[in-house]
Amino acid sequence: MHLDHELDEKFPHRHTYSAAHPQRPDGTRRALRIGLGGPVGSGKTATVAALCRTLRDQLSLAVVTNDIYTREDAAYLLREAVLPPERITAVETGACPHTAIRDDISANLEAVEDLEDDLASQGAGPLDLILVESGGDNLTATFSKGLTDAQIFVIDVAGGDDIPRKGGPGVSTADLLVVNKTDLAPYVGSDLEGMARDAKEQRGELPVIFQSLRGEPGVGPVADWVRAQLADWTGKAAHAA
Ligand SMILES: Nc1nc2c(ncn2[C@@H]2O[C@H](COP(=O)(O)OP(=O)(O)OP(=O)(O)O)[C@@H](O)[C@H]2O)c(=O)[nH]1
Repeated sequence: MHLDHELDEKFPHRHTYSAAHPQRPDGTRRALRIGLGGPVGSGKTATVAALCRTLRDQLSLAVVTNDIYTREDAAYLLREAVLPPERITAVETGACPHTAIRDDISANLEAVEDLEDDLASQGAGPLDLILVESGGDNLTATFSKGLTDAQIFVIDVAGGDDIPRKGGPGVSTADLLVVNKTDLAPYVGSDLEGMARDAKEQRGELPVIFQSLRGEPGVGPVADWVRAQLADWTGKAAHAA
């Protein structure tokens, strides 16, 4: 989560209410935008789906997915009916996934703003939360602060228990690091305690959550983190009013 003064530095003025301010031009609060990034297959879509199922009865939320050449992730979320179809949008990046979330974020900004405007014009009221899922990428992929307010980096225990040690901007600077698929640790011989130690070394006080979507604790702790971000955001928007 970024501080008030940091909002002023956010890219860009091209879009009327990008991430520059917590309010829309009409004075209503815009949705909190949380990005989910991480290596291919680490469980980003599964985490987004689980978050939607957990939060959809309490919050008004929507999802933007990014795929390189397809709309597979959005198609999965639609098939699983985690949200009504009008709340799910796909961006086809057509290039390295990190380009669309970090360097040229215009397609994603448009998708986010269109979702907010369309849902508002359909009388669905203001959105609380938009989850932006990046395409699977390497350890350097991070979201532009002009696109998202906070970011979650999802890695998994099967991808190698040395990933937290290797660091990189996703692991070391994301607002939340999720180490997913802990249920697989015994099968792939991952050392969870070592991963926790390495993550702490890289991240200092930034939070890390170990997660398994195949059993306990499920997405609950990540959902709690998202709720806390939203509470913080809502307070900030009220302050700016
Ligand atoms: N065992 C286990 N499998 C999981 C868990 N979370 C996700 N998976 C599985 O891991 C595979 C990849 O998950 P996805 O959510 O598609 O991963 P992704 O990061 O969105 O993948 P890309 O979009 O291709 O980068 C799927 O088969 C999921 O069912 C988990 O906690 N435990």
